[in-house]
Amino acid sequence: MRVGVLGARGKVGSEVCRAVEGAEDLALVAAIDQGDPIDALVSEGAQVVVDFTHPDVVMDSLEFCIDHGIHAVVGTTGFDPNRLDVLGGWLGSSPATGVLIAPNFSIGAILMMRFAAVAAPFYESVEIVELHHPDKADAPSGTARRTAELVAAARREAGSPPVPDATSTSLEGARGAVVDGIHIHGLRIRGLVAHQEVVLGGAGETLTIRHDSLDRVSFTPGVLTGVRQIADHPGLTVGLEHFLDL
Ligand SMILES: NC(=O)C1=CN([C@@H]2O[C@H](COP(=O)(O)OP(=O)(O)OC[C@H]3O[C@@H](n4cnc5c(N)ncnc54)[C@H](OP(=O)(O)O)[C@@H]3O)[C@@H](O)[C@H]2O)C=CC1
Ligand SMILES: O=C(O)C1=N[C@H](C(=O)O)C[C@H](O)C1
Repeated sequence: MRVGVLGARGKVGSEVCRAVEGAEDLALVAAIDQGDPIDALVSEGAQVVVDFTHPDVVMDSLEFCIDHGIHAVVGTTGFDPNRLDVLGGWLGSSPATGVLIAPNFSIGAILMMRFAAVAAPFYESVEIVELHHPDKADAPSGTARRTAELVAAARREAGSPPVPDATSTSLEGARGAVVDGIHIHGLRIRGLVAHQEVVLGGAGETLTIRHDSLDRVSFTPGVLTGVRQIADHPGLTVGLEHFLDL
């Protein structure tokens, strides 16, 4: 499989390049970063592209890849329902092409999201705290947004009432951002990589589900799983869990 990487000199992209180069069944044919021509993906015959760039540029890159029938495995964040709709439209004109949008590629984070969704209907309260390095562009994190969506969906399905909150006066931001009725709080701390807690509470007890990515190598096995499977999953997939036996 011939692989191109966008964001190849970035914190995660550089780890992905190392992982692709270390895999016997994969060849790194284009390592592209800011200022490099994206056409190299075509001239070097990339079959799959991995994107770890920036929310501001990822849509243009994906339009190029889909137009050229190159499958994409995307870690870059910033995907709201509107962007996913646009991608779905582009993929409609290139039905054999696959795009995987994965808010988090680490297996621990995927399990954390699943565990949170399982637990959420059993508790009155649930809130999310995401903690990241201060160079991160987006808040809340893509993982936190996705966790909130999954938790909210699980509660809706179970007929759970809205989470309780008597706050009637507050400074703006004091209760965090709200996604699908779930509060998300973001910390940006030098020294951290990527961390999240889902805090649930009911009568006389709390449950905290925490995941820590201590090193960006935590993302690369999931990225390689995506690269190896994306050609068999045409269309749009959101979440690596759909490629795992979960
Ligand atoms: N899904 C997941 O599991 C994970 C997702 N992420 C997400 O991935 C993204 C990147 O994170 P991270 O590696 O920490 O960020 P970095 O800033 O370290 O890396 C991004 C790289 O992309 C480059 N870049 C910017 N624009 C382009 C472009 N048009 N074409 C090619 N390269 C470009 C940047 O160059 P320059 O610095 O010069 O702008 C930089 O080298 C973020 O959205 C982050 O949230 C991160 C970790 C895990
Ligand atoms: O920017 C990061 O670092 C990360 N971004 C992703 C996110 O926004 O969820 C994944 C992980 O949290 C690291």
